[in-house]
Amino acid sequence: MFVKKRFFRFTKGEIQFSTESGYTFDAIQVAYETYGSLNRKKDNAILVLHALTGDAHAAGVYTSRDPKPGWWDPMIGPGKALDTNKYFIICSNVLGSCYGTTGPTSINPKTGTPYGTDFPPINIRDMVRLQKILLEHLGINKLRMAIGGSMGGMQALEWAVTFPDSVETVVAIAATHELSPLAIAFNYAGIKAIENDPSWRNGNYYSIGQPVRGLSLARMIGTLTYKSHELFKRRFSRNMDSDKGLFLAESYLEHQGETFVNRFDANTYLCLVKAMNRHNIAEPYGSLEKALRRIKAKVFMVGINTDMLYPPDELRNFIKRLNTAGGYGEYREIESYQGHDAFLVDFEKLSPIVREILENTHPETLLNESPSL
Ligand SMILES: CC(=O)SCCNC(=O)CCNC(=O)[C@H](O)C(C)(C)COP(=O)(O)OP(=O)(O)OC[C@H]1O[C@@H](n2cnc3c(N)ncnc32)[C@H](O)[C@@H]1OP(=O)(O)O
Ligand SMILES: N[C@@H](CCO)C(=O)O
Repeated sequence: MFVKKRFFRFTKGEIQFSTESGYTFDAIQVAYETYGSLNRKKDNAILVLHALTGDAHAAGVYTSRDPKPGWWDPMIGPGKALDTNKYFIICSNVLGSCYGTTGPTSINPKTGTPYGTDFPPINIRDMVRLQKILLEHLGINKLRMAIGGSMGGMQALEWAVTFPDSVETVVAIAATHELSPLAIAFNYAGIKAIENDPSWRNGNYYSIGQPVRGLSLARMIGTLTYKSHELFKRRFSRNMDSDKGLFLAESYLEHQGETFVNRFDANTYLCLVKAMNRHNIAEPYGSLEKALRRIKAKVFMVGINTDMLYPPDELRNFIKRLNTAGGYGEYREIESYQGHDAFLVDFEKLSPIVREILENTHPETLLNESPSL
């Protein structure tokens, strides 16, 4: 499946977009991709939401010379769990990212230089409100489904609360409505790794190169939380990389750090992990119960038994509270030794769950509808 990178741009004069922290952007760009076709009623759209360091390239390949498939390619396409013969799938890069949507690496029209640490504090709701503007631009008023893992799952849940009339089904995988204290603490260790690197220079590093040691260490810390005890044991045992004089477990971490600094930006990392840390779906409503009572969508949470960032009990507990508040919640679980990242690798286990949820919530076939786009 060949796909195209797309951009939606608007200025303050056309659409005013302000963060909850009170910053109004002069101009915004959103990078996104779409797969499949929107039907005439414009009611077959599914929004796929990416995790912390993901991008809008969720499926397909750009060209035969650039054959890197999207990060959820095994999930999205003709006949796959998110079937592009039936559904119109949209994935947009989040606000604050460095993969095409306005973020700390973008040029601030006010200064002509990258926003850097002048980029305003954002939260998950800001990301979701920007996605809503994109969907309106595409002519979509209601989503069949919002689905994502980790930070993507947090966005999916936020869709149900912020725009209760605009989404029918929400699937949050390896995610909950707020980060646990331990996850906040892990993120904080990464934040400090970056901020304590002398090359960070309070975020003003764009002309001299980014704080690679700090960012690399932050990714190493993050990687430990995305994997599991069992995965490290199976993959590396206590074996050594004799050339490097390192345990395989150590050289793996080094590799994760090295490759990350070539594809990600330190201020962006800080912006996004802080957005995750401060996220709280209850905040605008005063209590979690009040937030839950807004939800009209059917909510499915998919836990991963080895996930140390979003332990299954937390997901089960959320579903219980949603049902007690009068909502519709169901819990599913994946057994995987992969840890939190299972939603990015264990497609054989995730696909049947997503298929089953779609078949049960939207049993009608859309195959006979002729697409309008
Ligand atoms: C623009 C983007 O790409 S972002 C969009 C997609 N990515 C995401 O959404 C998240 C970012 N990626 C990830 O988190 C992970 O790569 C995942 C979850 C997708 C895949 O996880 P896994 O299959 O477990 O692979 P993981 O990345 O952990 O490890 C494999 C890498 O480690 C390397 N490696 C494995 N063992 C060792 C070792 N002992 N020493 C050194 N390197 C090692 C492999 O060679 C491989 O390298 P490569 O990625 O450069 O090819
Ligand atoms: N490993 C994924 C998931 C983090 O939650 C990422 O880097 O985005």
